[in-house]
Amino acid sequence: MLVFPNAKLNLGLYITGQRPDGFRNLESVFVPLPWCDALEVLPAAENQLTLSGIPIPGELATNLCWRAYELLKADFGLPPVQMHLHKVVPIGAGLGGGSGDAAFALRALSELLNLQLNTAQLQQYARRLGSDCAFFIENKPVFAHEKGDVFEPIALSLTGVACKVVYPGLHISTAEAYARVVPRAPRHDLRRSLAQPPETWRETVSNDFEDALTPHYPVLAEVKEALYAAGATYASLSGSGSAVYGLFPGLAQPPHLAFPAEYQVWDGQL
Ligand SMILES: C[C@](O)(CO)[C@H](O)COP(=O)(O)OP(=O)(O)OC[C@H]1O[C@@H](n2ccc(N)nc2=O)[C@H](O)[C@@H]1O
Ligand SMILES: Nc1ncnc2c1ncn2[C@@H]1O[C@H](COP(=O)(O)OP(=O)(O)OP(=O)(O)O)[C@@H](O)[C@H]1O
Repeated sequence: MLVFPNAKLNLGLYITGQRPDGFRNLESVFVPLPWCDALEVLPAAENQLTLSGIPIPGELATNLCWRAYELLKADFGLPPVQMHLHKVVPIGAGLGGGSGDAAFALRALSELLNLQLNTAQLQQYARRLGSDCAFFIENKPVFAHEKGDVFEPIALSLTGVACKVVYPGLHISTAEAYARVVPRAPRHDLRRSLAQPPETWRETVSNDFEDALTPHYPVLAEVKEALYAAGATYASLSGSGSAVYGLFPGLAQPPHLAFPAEYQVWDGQL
């Protein structure tokens, strides 16, 4: 079975409080971003995970695809599988690339091995692999709260909106990014703000990681300014960065922008 785990963007992100479990509560709107890895899962005589594309730090056994397999194996005694992951989505980018791989691996294993897991069960397994993972089970726009893994539906369609995502070659660890933010009350209700025209979002939709990270990584502000200068209606850091995106509603494709060769840029429609 061949699947294409996509990334996500955060439209607004407020870090609202410290939790007793050491994590933070947050409020954010997640939308799928069709920048994809490729993951193949096949029945096999022996377990095997192979990788290609962007190198992934860490041992194979810590790869989120493999951890997804081990999680299900503990409950269902799975037969051996062979997995191949071709990594395309930048890592440490705030795009949830690893989380998407984990969720798509859970879904693919459930289907391939006929585990008959429903959405709620798959989300429960996904939560155990990371805060962002559960979003990718349904993979549709949601208002997320608590650890970012409890969802409310949101009537927001950005389908067809032109988008540019710029990864300035900077791996920002999620834990490091959270450690730099002091939680505070949300400035706006994102559900209301995002119901207004995108032209208003610049004033009302913000990401708390930006204020905390920009003094340490000025390139984040430079990329955002370049996107606004090129006509973006809205631009922001995604998640804990370092990817910055711009939305260009009304255009078929975002305008061309010249960035240094080490940056990775995705142009397309949401
Ligand atoms: C920044 C976001 O991408 C926004 O969507 C996510 O909150 C990050 O989710 P993630 O990468 O799946 O993160 P996890 O693997 O669950 O956690 C990594 C680290 O981030 C911090 N963390 C994460 C989520 C959260 N709600 N509070 C936290 O404090 C913790 O230090 C944790 O050890
Ligand atoms: N399939 C995978 N893809 C990417 N990273 C993985 C994967 N499996 C395990 N990891 C580990 O997760 C770390 C990346 O996590 P990190 O949270 O920083 O970034 P991310 O998954 O790209 O997205 P986000 O920043 O949005 O959470 C990597 O350094 C790597 O050790």
